[in-house]
Amino acid sequence: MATTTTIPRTSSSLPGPQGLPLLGAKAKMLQLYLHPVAFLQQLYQTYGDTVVVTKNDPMLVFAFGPQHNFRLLSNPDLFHANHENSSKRVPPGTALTRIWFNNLLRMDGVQHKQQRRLMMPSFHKKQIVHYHNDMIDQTQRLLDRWEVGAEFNLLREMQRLTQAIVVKTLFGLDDEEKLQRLGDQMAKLMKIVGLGFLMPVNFPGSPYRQALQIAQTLDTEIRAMIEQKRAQPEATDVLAMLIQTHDEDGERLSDDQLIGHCFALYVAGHETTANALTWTNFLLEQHPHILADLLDELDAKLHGAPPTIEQLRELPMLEGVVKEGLRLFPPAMAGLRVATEACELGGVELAANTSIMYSQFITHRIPELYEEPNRFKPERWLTLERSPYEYLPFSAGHHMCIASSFAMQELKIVLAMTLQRYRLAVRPNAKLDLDLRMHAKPGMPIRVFAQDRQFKSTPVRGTVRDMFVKD
Ligand code: HEM
Repeated sequence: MATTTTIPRTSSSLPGPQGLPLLGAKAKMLQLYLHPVAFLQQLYQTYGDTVVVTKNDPMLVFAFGPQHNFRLLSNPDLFHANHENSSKRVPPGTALTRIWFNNLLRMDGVQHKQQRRLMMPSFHKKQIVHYHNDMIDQTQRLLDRWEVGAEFNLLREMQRLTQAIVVKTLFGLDDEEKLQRLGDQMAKLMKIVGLGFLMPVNFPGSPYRQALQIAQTLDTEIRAMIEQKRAQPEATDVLAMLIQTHDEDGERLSDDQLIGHCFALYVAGHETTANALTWTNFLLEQHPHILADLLDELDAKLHGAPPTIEQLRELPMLEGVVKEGLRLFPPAMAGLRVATEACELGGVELAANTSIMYSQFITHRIPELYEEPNRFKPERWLTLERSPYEYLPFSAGHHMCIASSFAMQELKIVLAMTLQRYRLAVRPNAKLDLDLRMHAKPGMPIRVFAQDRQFKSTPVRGTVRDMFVKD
């Protein structure tokens, strides 16, 4: 691992691709967008653990490795998760603003702390037991739809499933049609909102107008559900829990806050999980002996049935497979923090408002932390222990994923049920790349077989080949 010096460095000796013409920095950011893995690796290998990508207004720095992760993620007053003016471009008072900015990911400081404390009970280990049956039911529905011999994009199927799970556990809806409609509306809003914020012009057909309309519909629907749930004290879904929760002073979440949090849970909760399921299934397909061992464990314990809550704790191989999948293909490959005042990091002087990127992907492949870092070795987790700053698929510190236990439960249930019933084979010679959001590009083409244990790994092409070493 690269080392840091304790003498603050001035701009003439900054470690990074400085000295390029102005466009050079922008070109670098484009590279991050187009070839995220190669770009992060090249920065780390060339410049070490502190890399200055742009040095002027605003400064952008990449900070790699557990020491930097610790400093960035355990000092929430010095390093915020958001730029102060990130919501200023959007006109206030619309349903879109209420839905988009009322959530933990957009908050810092006292407000974040207070809201997070109110949300924590809904994701406590004791509470997520209530979501277990929903996860099983939705998975069963999906697996019943699959036909042996069919070919499809596994990423798309996993997105459908995780969307259904998150909407069902959030709102507890029995009306399947409404569940699907709500999920689709949220997905559509996600798709166009970026363009809408880029050009907030309200004319017929513009992305901004569409985003306003969808946000208004969602606002109305969720507000109506909040009213209904207030009359159902026995409900155990996430929204019902969030409505009931209050702190020691009797402070509760307002309706606007409830709506914002629901939408953020949807956004944060399904793409990440879908990517993790897609890549873990892929890694298992590429490592037949590991898949065989995992199936032995599942068969011995579950005999073809979905896992109970107790059984989920007694499947060490499944736990190792999930953790190792999240290590090699972390659904959030990098995260951002912003310095609230001038400070020093890794020997570099940072100006106030500097953006700093840390990376789960790079940390998870440091050889001093992980022997043979590019190998898929689930068994390492039988004995290996790592600190929250050395293994951080869910990030660490104040903004750490509030639903990490929920996600782990979901990943294990879906994998256990899928693998016992089906064998998934990747299309031979498929070209697989991945983007900054860790999506399999252009998708994960697979063929479904009944689980016949005829495991063999399929040759694939694309940049994914550089992501791991096969035996
Ligand atoms: C494999 C699945 C998941 C991964 C890898 C993941 C990863 C993360 C990461 C890295 C963060 C921190 C972001 C930051 O520091 O800026 C985060 C935050 C968050 N995640 Fe997850 N997540 C997953 C699943 C979920 C699910 C299923 C939900 C909800 C049902 C969820 C809800 C949230 C929320 C609300 C936050 C914001 C926490 C805060 O800012 O205090 N996540 N997640």
